[in-house]
Amino acid sequence: MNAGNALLKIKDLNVSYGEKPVVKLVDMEVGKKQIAVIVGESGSGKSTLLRSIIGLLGENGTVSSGEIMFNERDLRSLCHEEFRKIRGHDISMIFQNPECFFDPGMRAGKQFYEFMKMHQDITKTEARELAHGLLIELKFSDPERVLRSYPFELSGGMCQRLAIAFAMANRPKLILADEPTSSLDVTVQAEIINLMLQMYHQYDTSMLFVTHNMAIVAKLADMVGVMYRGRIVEWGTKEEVLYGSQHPYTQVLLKAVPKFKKAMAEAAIHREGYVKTNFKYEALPVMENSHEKKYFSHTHWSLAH
Ligand SMILES: Nc1ncnc2c1ncn2[C@@H]1O[C@H](COP(=O)(O)OP(=O)(O)OP(=O)(O)O)[C@@H](O)[C@H]1O
Repeated sequence: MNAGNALLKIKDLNVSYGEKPVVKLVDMEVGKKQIAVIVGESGSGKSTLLRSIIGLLGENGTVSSGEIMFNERDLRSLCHEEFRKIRGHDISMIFQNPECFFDPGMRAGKQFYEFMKMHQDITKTEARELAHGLLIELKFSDPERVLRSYPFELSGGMCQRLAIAFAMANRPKLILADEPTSSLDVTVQAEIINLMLQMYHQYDTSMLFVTHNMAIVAKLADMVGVMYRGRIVEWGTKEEVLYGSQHPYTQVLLKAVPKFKKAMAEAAIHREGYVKTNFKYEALPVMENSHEKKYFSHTHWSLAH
């Protein structure tokens, strides 16, 4: 990849919790208008890598060394206030459990207004109109009812769609998504992925996804990183990593995917087809096998058979 085209460029990144190193010497890039997907076993440091980018490591987490360059700015050099301005504006994050993102005691519409106020001078009416438009784009049939609701009155899938609306509201340059579908019912997962892909096409937002779901890799990824014990052991285009993998862990990973080539071919058609024909990715059957369970604690498969 042309270095000049990198939106996010991470170099020699080391992250620890207390004394325990969790992310080790990670190098990676996400280009402009690119979707990068990171896969890897549970506990390999994927979420920690995402959280270190957006400065949400928690009290005992520290970036001990390395560079995190975003739009040619070193995120490590930002003070708390500068980071607050970037978070939710230039970089948004979508979490595994959307419920955690929201204040349970505040209606969705008010939360949206409070969120927008952190980043721009906006009236309640303007925020309401913006939220309404986004919820229509995100296929809510009754946006006003959603905006009047408390988060607990919405289903998991609705909460995640609402979280996507918040994430997209400021037209961020980069979305970080930490297993955004794994807590959702399998019938809703495909819908969420489709909506994220729609947002990507509509707003040219780069995305960095963490997932256990290889169907998501097949469908979304331009670039794939395989993480193993804190290190990115393989990094390249989807085709390079999936068809020309070098690292034994990646090969084990792919052996657990007997129908991967078919899924890849279909996903390519789906991704292209989305733009041309507004193709809808159907809810697909879940396949789980013993290999997969061995290497991933909570893997879901939703491949076309
Ligand atoms: N706040 C924390 N304090 C201490 N250790 C932590 C903390 N968060 C995560 N860890 C540990 O860091 C390691 C990496 O965790 P992380 O959540 O980044 O992995 P992951 O690859 O995202 O896993 P999963 O796929 O299960 O979500 C694990 O050993 C985990 O127990």
